[in-house]
Amino acid sequence: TTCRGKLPPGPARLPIIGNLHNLGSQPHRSLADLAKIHGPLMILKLGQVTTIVASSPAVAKEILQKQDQLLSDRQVVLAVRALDHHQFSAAWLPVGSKWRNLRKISNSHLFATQKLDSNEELRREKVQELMEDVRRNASERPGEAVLERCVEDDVLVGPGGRRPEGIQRRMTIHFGKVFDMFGKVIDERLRQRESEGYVSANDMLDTLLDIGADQNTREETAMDPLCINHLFLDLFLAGTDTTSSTLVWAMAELLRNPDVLAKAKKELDQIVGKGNHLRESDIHRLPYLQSIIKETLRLHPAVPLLIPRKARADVEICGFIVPKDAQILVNAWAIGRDPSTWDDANSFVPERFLGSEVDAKGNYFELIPFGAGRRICPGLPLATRMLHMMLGSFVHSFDWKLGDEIVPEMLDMEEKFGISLERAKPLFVVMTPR
Ligand code: HEM
Repeated sequence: TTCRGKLPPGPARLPIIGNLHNLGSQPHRSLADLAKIHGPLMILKLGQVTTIVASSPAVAKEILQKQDQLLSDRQVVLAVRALDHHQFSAAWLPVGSKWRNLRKISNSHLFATQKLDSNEELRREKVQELMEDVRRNASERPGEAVLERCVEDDVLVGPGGRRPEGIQRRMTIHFGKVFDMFGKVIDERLRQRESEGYVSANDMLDTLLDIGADQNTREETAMDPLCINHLFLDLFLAGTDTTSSTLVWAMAELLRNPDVLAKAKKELDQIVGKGNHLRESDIHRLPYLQSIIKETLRLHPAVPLLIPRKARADVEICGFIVPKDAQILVNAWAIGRDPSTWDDANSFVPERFLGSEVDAKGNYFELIPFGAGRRICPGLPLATRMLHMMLGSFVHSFDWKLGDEIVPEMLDMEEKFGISLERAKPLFVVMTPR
């Protein structure tokens, strides 16, 4: 073609800062807008860093699958380098033996189906503890947040500032600080060990073994302590905010779409049964709950631009050259909202996934919240189980009500771009045991 050998198109640049001024506080949105003008493969200069941005399923597939041999290293940002993280971390190491070893441990010892099945009970216990906590709080300790709010806006406060009847039995959870299950399990285990002295790298590996691996792992992997330390940190960092912010987005969407919430509740009543606890083995019989999680990941991918990659050499993509050492961003957020792929792209419609074969596991490039290819999120199997269990259990165990924004249509859905894509405003939910 005529464009063979050319660099991709992109917006005009300013001296020194290049296109940094184009990004703003919501880079995933700004880049999606730029892609509407310049196309699904564009080039920018972010300060000194040549950056390629992919914004369509076809281009994402080229980068993450077809040409992944040369495009799977990471662009190491300065903050990571300063912490020496790039030498040890599964997320920042280039593709090579160290990285491969860490991935092998994750895939075969921590997140393999059989391993996850074998410690399902541990997670179920944790989810039940969480439900019990909320239930107990609902009856013993009135939610402080809801009371504060009530006093503030004077809606639910009776004459003389007295609390109206019934408020005692409700509980508000400040989901901005949501208790993420994975984090909670690790935290608890480590605290037990800490009380016995200090936490060593081997303690950390033991902790990982407790939650996901079997006893042979240490011998089989023969990891050095520094590596173990980093793997642990990596998983903790990568797994907590992402999972909890996804859960919060799912809850916000259900509160905004009461019909969807009602349908999910009905499905759980039919399949799991009132009064029974949800189990991971139930998930495959809950297609509507699954669709809700997919729809949440489509509209609110926790890592909207994936983790930046770096070109090992010049690579031709769709007739353009991606130059060696360029940073590569894949805009999973833009891809999830692209109207040429999705009908009514900005609406939360889980029904679109019923009877569809599309999953979020890196097989369908129109839905890649976990990335795809060799650097796909290794925590995907754990994250999916936890999301279904937590969301499903909350729906099954409680009736929900918005704590402050009274009408669902008024619920603020503004995003805050950061380590993970979070809600800008915390979500306040009033939970009443069913
Ligand atoms: C909803 C939850 C989660 C989302 C949306 C998510 C998303 C992602 C994404 C987009 C990437 C980059 C993939 C790429 O470059 O193609 C990634 C990498 C990674 N994730 Fe997750 N993640 C989640 C949960 C977890 C959990 C629970 C863990 C571990 C317990 C985890 C561990 C990691 C690690 C270690 C990497 C780096 C992999 C590598 O570079 O080889 N993530 N994740």
